[in-house]
This record gives sequence, structure tokens and C-alpha cells, in this order.
Amino acid sequence: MLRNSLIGSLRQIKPILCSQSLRSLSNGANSGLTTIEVDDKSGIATLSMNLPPVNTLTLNLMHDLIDSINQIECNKSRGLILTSSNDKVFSAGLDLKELYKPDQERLKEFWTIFQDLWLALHLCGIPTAAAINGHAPAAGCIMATACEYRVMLPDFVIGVHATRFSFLVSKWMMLSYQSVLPRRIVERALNQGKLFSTQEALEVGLIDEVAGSKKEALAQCAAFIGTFDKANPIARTLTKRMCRDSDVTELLRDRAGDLRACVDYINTPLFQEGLSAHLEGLKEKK
Ligand SMILES: CC/C=C\C/C=C\C/C=C\CC/C=C/CC(=O)SCCNC(=O)CCNC(=O)[C@H](O)C(C)(C)COP(=O)(O)OP(=O)(O)OC[C@H]1O[C@@H](n2cnc3c(N)ncnc32)[C@H](O)[C@@H]1OP(=O)(O)O
Repeated sequence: MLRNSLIGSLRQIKPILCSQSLRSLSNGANSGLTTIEVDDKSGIATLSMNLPPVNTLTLNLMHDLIDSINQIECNKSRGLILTSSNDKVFSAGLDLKELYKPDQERLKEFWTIFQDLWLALHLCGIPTAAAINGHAPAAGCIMATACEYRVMLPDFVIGVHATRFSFLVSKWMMLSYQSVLPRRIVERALNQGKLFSTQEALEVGLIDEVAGSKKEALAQCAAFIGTFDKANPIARTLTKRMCRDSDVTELLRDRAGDLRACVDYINTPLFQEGLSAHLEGLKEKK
């Protein structure tokens, strides 16, 4: 019953393009905001975000990421490693400009694609790992928590600091955080708007390992993916999805309600004033 409902709900986000070869995949099949490299020997695909300066999750980057995840999954790669081609920032999270005095229809599209991206990553059938080679605030952190394993480089920060600028997070984003960290730590960190240093993130379990370089981080992610070699891939996928069912169901059961609540909240003076101050702060930093 549970398995059927899982399979049913997953069909909604099943990749459409399932006929591409690994060769065309490794040549990249989207607009260049992401690149995919498949290691011939291991069969593991590395998906890099490539939107300067800080990989903000714009509509286009999110579309490309979803396409890329679907392609990698369809091509039956052995695993997926999410990383950044920027050596200082993994992802700065959602594009704040999309949230400031937004066009209402575009805001709906923006939030819906963000939901889609989280679902695509959270439910990806193959093993996933994040090589966090730079700062990962807010949705950058949420993307990393949607992966099954996290390896991070030193001297960066990760976390959801939304309350610092009067943002709330959706329940499903909180559950994603909570799928990695104990609830009491999530509650405290979300309320504080805490960004964890790499070392702190390791200590609380937000990340699994620290790596000395990006090359090492990719190797550690690949080693994690290798730990599933003895598992039957179909049984593994179904087990992963069963484990994640309650987190995902929260969003799937009422996507429209989540969209409405978010759009309403983003339009409040509280949110818009907090965002305006945050954007000013980013400018003044220079
Ligand atoms: C009842 C209610 C129910 C439900 C409601 C639920 C929710 C609805 C509400 C809200 C949603 C909440 C969700 C939040 C998720 C998010 O992801 S929001 C994004 C938050 N991200 C940030 O705050 C990160 C800000 N950026 C930084 O801290 C730094 O840029 C970073 C440490 C990443 C890198 O630093 P550095 O390398 O020094 O780069 P710069 O700071 O100089 O940045 C370069 C240029 O990029 C611009 N920029 C940076 N981040 C963003 C961004 N997220 N969006 C847009 N633009 C960004 C920055 O301004 C610089 O631009 P410039 O060169 O000056 O033009």
C-alpha cells in the first residue's frame, strides 16, 4: 500500500527524457548553467552548478538542475554528486531578487520550480552526495540536506539563517533539515538563524565528512556511493523512498497550499522590509 502510493506519487515527477546515452549526457544537454561529467570507470555523474557569481537559484538554474538530475537518473548512472564550479560558494540559495516586490505570476512559477527541484533531488532513485566546496546558506543548505551524504571543505558556512531577515521556511524545508539533524538542534538553529562553520556542522552531524580539497571531497562522495554496491538498485531506490515518504508526503499532499502560504508571506510588509534590509546589507558589505 505504502509502496504503491510512493510509486504513484513518484510518477508525477518521473523524468521524461529517458533515452539519452551517457555520451550525450557527458557533453551536457542544457543551457550551460549546470554541467554533467560522468566518470567512465565508476559510472558516477558529477553535477556542477555553474552560475556566477554565487550560484543563486534562479528560475533558469533550477530548471537546468531538474533537467540534469532527470538525465542522470534516466541514464542509470551509478550515483550523483552535486557540487559547484565556484571554489568559494556552493550556492547562495534562492535568488533574492525574485522575492523582492515580485510579479505575482512569476513568484508562483518560482516557488513551484523550487518545490520541483527539492522533490527531484530528494527522491532521486540513485545514490546522491553533495561535495560542498563553498558557502551553502539557506536553500543551498536545503539542497545539500536533500542528498544522502555531505562532504564539506573547511572555512565555509552552511545552515538556514532565514529568521535573521524575517523569513520563515516551509514545513518541507524544515523536515529536510530535520532529516539530517535532531529536532532540538534544528529548532534552535532555525530560531537563531544559525550558520554553522564546517567544523560545527561536522560536530552536530549536518555534514558527514570534511575534505581537504574539492578533489578529495569528490573522492569521498564517490566512496560513499560505492557503499551501495552490494544492494539491489531497485530495492535500494524503493527503500530510500519509503524512508523519505513522510517528508515528501507533507509537500505532495498540499503543494497548492504551500504555494499559497509562501506567496502570501512573501507579500507581507514584514518579509519585504526584512528582505530589503538584507539586500542593502549585501551591497554594503562591499
Ligand atoms: C505562514 C508562512 C508559511 C510559509 C512561509 C514560508 C516561506 C516563504 C518565505 C520565504 C522563503 C524563505 C526561503 C529561504 C531560502 C533562501 O534560499 S533565501 C536566500 C538566502 N540567501 C542568502 O541570504 C545568501 C546571501 N549571500 C551571501 O551571504 C553571500 O553572497 C555569500 C556568502 C553566499 C557569498 O559571499 P561573496 O562571495 O562575498 O559574494 P557577494 O556577497 O559579494 O555576492 C556576489 C553578488 O551576488 C549577490 N547575491 C548574493 N546572494 C544572493 C542571493 N541569494 N540572491 C540574489 N543575489 C545574491 C550579491 O548581492 C552580489 O551582487 P552584486 O555583485 O553586489 O551585484
